[in-house]
Amino acid sequence: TRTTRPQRLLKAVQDRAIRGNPKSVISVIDHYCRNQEWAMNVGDEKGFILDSVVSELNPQTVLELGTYCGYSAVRIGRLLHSGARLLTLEFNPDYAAVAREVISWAGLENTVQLVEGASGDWIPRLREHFGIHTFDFIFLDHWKEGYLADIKLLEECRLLRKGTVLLADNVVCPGAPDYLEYVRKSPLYDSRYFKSHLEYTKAEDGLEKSVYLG
Ligand SMILES: Cc1ccc(Cc2cc(O)c(O)c(C(=O)NC/C=C/[C@H]3O[C@@H](n4cnc5c(N)ncnc54)[C@H](O)[C@@H]3O)c2)cc1
Ligand SMILES: [Mg+2]
Repeated sequence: TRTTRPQRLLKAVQDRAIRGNPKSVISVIDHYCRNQEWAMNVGDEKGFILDSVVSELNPQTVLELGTYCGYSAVRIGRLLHSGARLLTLEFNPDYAAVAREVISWAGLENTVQLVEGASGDWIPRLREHFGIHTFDFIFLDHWKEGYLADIKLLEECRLLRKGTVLLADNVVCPGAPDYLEYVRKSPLYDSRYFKSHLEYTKAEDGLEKSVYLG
């Protein structure tokens, strides 16, 4: 049977990237998706904005919603200092299997932990299961209609603290209008839009950075 898009992306990583070198895993995926087969990774242009937010914050505890092939988990994980941890949630077992391989090929298996399952099921259990108190940084890149429910769930579960930064991909394309309205109107957040482009294309897209004021 035919391979899947994520499996073909993984093969490109295994064939072309240097093992243990996150930078080469990232550049191989970007080159492959730009020149051979598009995939919904945050990509190099929005990835540069993601890098600057993470580097400035230097977070110890990070949550990612929607691992897909692990591109942004590698992008974030490579910037974390020793002792810092990224938990990434992915409910599609096929994508999770590919992402584990990509994360391992980048040599980040001790920094990035992939948890298989739905954000709605796992968010209420992160404290008791992983001993997480609050998150410093959260990257939202899963189904866009799930962004709003999950930020509210994170509030309810008290997993945000004064200064927690949430960064949401695709707030223009495909778009997350209800999420945008919420973070921009709520007095709980200081929100700002970073204009960019949909990965590997000329279409407009952007990231919304929201700081929880607690
Ligand atoms: C019309 C149109 C189509 C596509 C695009 C292009 C485009 C560009 C982009 O950067 C995009 O991020 C997307 C996009 O749709 N992303 C959805 C990404 C989901 C991943 O997350 C997983 N997941 C989804 N819900 C959950 C959940 N609750 N708990 C755990 N994992 C979840 C899935 O299993 C996938 O691994 C699309 C632009 C416009
Ligand atoms: Mg995205």
